[in-house]
Amino acid sequence: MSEAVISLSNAFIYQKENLILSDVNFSINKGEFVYLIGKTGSGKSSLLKTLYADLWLEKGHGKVAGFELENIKYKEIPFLRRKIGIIFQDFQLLPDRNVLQNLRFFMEAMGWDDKMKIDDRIMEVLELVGLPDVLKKHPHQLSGGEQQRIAIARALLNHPEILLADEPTGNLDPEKSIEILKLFFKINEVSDTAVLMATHELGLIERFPRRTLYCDGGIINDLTGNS
Ligand SMILES: Nc1ncnc2c1ncn2[C@@H]1O[C@H](COP(=O)(O)OP(=O)(O)OP(=O)(O)O)[C@@H](O)[C@H]1O
Repeated sequence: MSEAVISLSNAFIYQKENLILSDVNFSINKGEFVYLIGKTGSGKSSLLKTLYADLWLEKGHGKVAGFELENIKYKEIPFLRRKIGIIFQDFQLLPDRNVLQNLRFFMEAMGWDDKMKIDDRIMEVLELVGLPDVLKKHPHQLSGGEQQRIAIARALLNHPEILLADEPTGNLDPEKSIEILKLFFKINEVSDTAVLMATHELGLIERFPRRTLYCDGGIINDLTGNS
């Protein structure tokens, strides 16, 4: 039986008092890959923020990695985030630390305290993203595509059930965008991590079709008909 790692039912998503998305209903199963598309300002980021509890779910029901969004307590939010890897357009690496320090810092913040396990896991994720040799480099010494691979490696450190990616290829040229998308497909396959990826790049979706959610006019439609 398929197991939902994200489900929203009758959910209403607000930015302050402004209603952004109405009556949202969909679920995403363990190991699924799903695109989230829609014009600028249509609510893609607001939806993702709701899923990682950066926006409060004001109305309706939501469940992510076992946490009920409408009932989540403030002190539980870090535990929800440990089950989700979040990736942004602008990488968000710490500029004054090298790759190893960036990844160690993140793991320590997540509560890992065994130095050997930390470094073993760092090497595993760097292998997975194809960059095992950049430990000593600072972000500014890496290309945009490489920085995004490090950000993806960071998102994977804690063995997340779900990756949420908000325009992860938005700062990359078309060739690098395809490489990053293929990396998401690989992660999705090898680790059975569900991926929800917001993107503007319809060309990518045409070339690599997958289930697609479409934000438009304040609602979300599942273009593939699964919900
Ligand atoms: N912090 C905020 N406070 C108030 N309104 C906001 C805030 N962030 C976004 N909005 C509004 O919410 C709506 C949806 O924005 P959102 O960023 O979710 O769209 P998006 O589809 O992700 O857009 P883009 O593709 O440009 O990132 C927009 O009208 C935006 O102006």
